[in-house]
Amino acid sequence: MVHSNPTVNILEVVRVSPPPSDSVTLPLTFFDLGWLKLHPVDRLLFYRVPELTRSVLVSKLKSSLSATLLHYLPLAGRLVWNPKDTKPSIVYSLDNEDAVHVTVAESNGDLSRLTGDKPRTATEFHPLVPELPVSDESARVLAVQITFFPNQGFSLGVTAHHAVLDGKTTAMFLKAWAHNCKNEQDPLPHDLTPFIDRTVVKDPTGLETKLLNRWMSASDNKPSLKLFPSKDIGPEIVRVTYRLTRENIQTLRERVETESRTELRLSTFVITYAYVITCLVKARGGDPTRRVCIGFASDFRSRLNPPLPSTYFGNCIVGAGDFDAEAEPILGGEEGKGFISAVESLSGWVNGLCPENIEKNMLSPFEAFKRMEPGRQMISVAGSTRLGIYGSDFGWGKPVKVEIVTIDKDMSVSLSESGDGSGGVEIGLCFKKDDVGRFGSLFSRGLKLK
Ligand SMILES: CC(C)(COP(=O)(O)OP(=O)(O)OC[C@H]1O[C@@H](n2cnc3c(N)ncnc32)[C@H](O)[C@@H]1OP(=O)(O)O)[C@@H](O)C(=O)NCCC(=O)NCCSC(=O)CC(=O)O
Repeated sequence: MVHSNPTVNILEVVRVSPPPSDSVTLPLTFFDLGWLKLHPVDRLLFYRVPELTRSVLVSKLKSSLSATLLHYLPLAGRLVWNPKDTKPSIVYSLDNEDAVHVTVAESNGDLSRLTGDKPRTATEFHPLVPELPVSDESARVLAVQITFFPNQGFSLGVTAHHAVLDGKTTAMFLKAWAHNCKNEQDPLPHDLTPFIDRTVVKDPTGLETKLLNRWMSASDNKPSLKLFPSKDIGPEIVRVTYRLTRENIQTLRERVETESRTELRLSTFVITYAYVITCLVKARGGDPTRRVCIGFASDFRSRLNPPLPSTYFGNCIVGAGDFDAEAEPILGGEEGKGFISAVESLSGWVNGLCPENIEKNMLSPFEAFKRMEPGRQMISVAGSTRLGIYGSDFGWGKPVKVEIVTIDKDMSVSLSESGDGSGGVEIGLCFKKDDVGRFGSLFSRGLKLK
């Protein structure tokens, strides 16, 4: 089935609320505040279930969502920043009729093509994810879209406010929802039950106030939840999936072990991200003295002292990397050496993650983004190689494909463990159509080097 102009028809927007429960107010922590004005993260999970009917799909997803929200009450609420309050809070209240807005839609698009790896027009994915309304004083926390593809399956679009959910919290929520949909009466397992308590996050240096001051000065000293404006995505931008198999990763790892004299952290994440960085920097080419901004988020739940529970609800991520990395060591020298250099940098950044650097890492973007020249190459990561999103089985099998739609807004790299459980990694990238070939040939050539 091929449609040249697939359409997505919105059939209804329904409000799904948890069973009646007490109100919840959760103040944001400094971990959340770091992401206050960044765009939400839009994820799409595609499922192939040709025999499924729309009514069964929608009714099962709605009832299991309601049951799951009982454990994840803040997700049914709103982020609120009253001008009289020093900081925003997440508020869920029965009186406000808070609920998750669920858009139900139908598409005549071709699920196989959308879930393929080849270049697909980035804007084709936008009608499959819902928007989150945001004003100065209030923002929705989570929105969901169920899009039915008749005789093919469905997609689940999830838009998550970044000041409320990090990758770990979103993954945990999706797996909890899937568990409730698949197993109906079974209690939620401990590892999917969120730990909702903000008192465990300590702020000995007043980082929260420092972040609030910076956000206030970015909005004329008025409290505002408005997000940074997002870039418009034109029809020339395409989305492509690349893959590294477990064997590819092992070959790359062995190459580093042979060529580098230093003890390095050669995890799947370091090898994969270093490889992608190398191909991106080489594909861009240009002046070797240029600087590149390279970043990634790290989960601090287990890095704090004492650690937070692995099920802690909210953000517990901190950015790391280098705003001013030199392109030269990656671009220059013998073929293959650029990759070794990227591994050395990344390995150092990951090994250097520690609680003492949280404040520096969270405050430095404010100054760095002011001083960087326009057009600097920016490389960052969305998702990660261990979130296990492919484990979200709602009773109709695992997703056939997962995409992070919002990588087209900031040209970040989405990473995920491969859906087939084989130990490989899926890499999502968005490019101008004309740049796909250059990146693709660097990506495949680097894997053949001896
Ligand atoms: C900083 C890191 C990326 C660095 O990754 P590394 O892989 O080097 O480090 P690591 O400690 O996770 O794992 C290193 C090695 O330890 C072992 N190891 C660690 N954890 C394991 C586990 N749970 N099960 C099995 N093995 C494990 C593995 O051998 C692994 O190598 P091997 O891998 O070879 O087996 C990571 O520590 C981290 O914080 N990941 C989470 C990042 C995150 O939450 N991102 C989402 C940001 S929010 C976002 O972007 C928005 C959104 O997603 O919604």
